[in-house]
Amino acid sequence: MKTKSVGIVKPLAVTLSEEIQLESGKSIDNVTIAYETYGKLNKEKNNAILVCHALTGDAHAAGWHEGDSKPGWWEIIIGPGKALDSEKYFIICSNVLGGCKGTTGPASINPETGKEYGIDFPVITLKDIVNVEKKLIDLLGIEKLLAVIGGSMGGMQTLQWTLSYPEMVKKAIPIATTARSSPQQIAFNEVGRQAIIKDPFWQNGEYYQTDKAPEAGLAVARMIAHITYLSDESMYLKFGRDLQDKDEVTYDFTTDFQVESYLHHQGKTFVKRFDANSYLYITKAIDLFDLSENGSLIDGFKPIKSKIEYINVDSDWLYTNEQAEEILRAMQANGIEISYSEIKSNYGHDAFLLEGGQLNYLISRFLQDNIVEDLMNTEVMTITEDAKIKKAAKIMMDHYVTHLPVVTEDNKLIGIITAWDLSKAIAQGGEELKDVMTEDVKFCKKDETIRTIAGRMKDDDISCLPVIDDNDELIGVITTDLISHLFTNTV
Ligand SMILES: CC(=O)SCCNC(=O)CCNC(=O)[C@H](O)C(C)(C)COP(=O)(O)OP(=O)(O)OC[C@H]1O[C@@H](n2cnc3c(N)ncnc32)[C@H](O)[C@@H]1OP(=O)(O)O
Ligand SMILES: N[C@@H](CCO)C(=O)O
Repeated sequence: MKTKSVGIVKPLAVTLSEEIQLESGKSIDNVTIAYETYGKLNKEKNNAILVCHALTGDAHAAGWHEGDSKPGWWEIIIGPGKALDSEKYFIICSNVLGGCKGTTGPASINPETGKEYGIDFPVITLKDIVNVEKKLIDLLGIEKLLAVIGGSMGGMQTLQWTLSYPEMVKKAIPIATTARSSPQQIAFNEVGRQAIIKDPFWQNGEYYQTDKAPEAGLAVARMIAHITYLSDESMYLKFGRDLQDKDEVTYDFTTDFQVESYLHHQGKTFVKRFDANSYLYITKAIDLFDLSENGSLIDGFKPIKSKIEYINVDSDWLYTNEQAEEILRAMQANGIEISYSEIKSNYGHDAFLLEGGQLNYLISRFLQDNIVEDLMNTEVMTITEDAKIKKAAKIMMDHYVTHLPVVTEDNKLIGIITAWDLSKAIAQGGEELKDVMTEDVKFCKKDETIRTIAGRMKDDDISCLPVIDDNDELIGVITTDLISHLFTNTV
């Protein structure tokens, strides 16, 4: 299928009528949320996907604003025919609390003073950011999100969603992220903050009414951060040790190397689009991010109910493979259904903004991954263990089934009988069902993915799995026939 863009999109905004209570104990009133949506919310309201942006992103994730020269920041995966297919899903992206792209932040007017908040803006956390996003989702009339997805700080919000609102998130896709900021990550952010704070134009955050802003400090903050978003290899490939606009070094402090010029460019363009105070607040929120419970991620992850596709980038040295593995282990220890994929890229951390092919493949595979409940047959013929083999054979013939789950009077699964068991029994002259039924019956749960159970069925060489609920009661069956229909219908 040819992929397209969502086209021209309109920025939207809503102002909350209620005060937001923050993790710090403070509160904030009159919060405006800037957001965009792509696609349509369906009648059942079960196709909504929330996209969470990274540190310096915004609500404009896809499509074009009138007069734009560049599309939204995740155009590579959002749009008709892409992983976040706007013809199937209703996609929402909002600017974070504390941001500077339409949602209330330090540059907004403090209703109490009539002046910009500056550093009177309260310190916020990722939990606060997610609570504000939840208000938007409520206002849109959505009770359950099909998925939450995001890279970097967007991945932190994604993980926070699965903990703050476990019942509301069916699937979660955290990418190139962490469950708690490491000392090294905090250290890089602190260098950036100090560059801003030490800029004489910062003036304790009160620069909005002056004609100067701490641009030099913010540019240095971006330069140091940007280094962490790339890999050493990508820097070699982009610049090597090539000189910028000169044939030989000049033994002074003008720009010698291309990489220096590139970083200056990144710093210079960044200050045109970002507010220094927002940078302080959002990096602080990232530093405070820690989903562990008394240091244990296993304890911290206990409330999670979502299915997770965790995507890591092999060359990301900011959010490392070790952190990803720690998350994976802690989720597995909690029995959370998690699949783990690694993007192969030399881009480094920012690969989550660039590797369209791999992202589209991994995300669409996960979103389309049906669960047993989507496919199982709930009108199941069953038999009790005191029945005779003849009765089982008659049920199988009349209803064209080859497997009969054996249940107790109160519908608890205790075995299974197959057409093969019956032929054996008849050949051996047996009459009692309990003599031939399989008691060590394999089963599955309704929220397991088809991918997982198909693997188990192949390994165990079985073609029918009874589906049971948490009380061991039979609620359906899933068969290889039903699964193969899935593939013939989607190809
Ligand atoms: C996540 C979100 O939510 S949105 C926020 C994400 N967006 C950003 O972070 C924007 C800034 N970041 C970037 O540009 C990131 O590197 C990416 C990942 C988005 C883009 O990566 P790439 O496509 O590989 O671009 P690259 O890093 O090579 O930068 C290209 C820019 O550097 C400039 N450049 C390249 N070499 C040099 C040089 N020697 N001297 C000066 N400038 C240079 C290019 O002219 C280009 O400028 P432009 O962006 O103003 O057009
Ligand atoms: N380059 C992205 C990723 C940061 O993690 C940004 O600036 O938001």
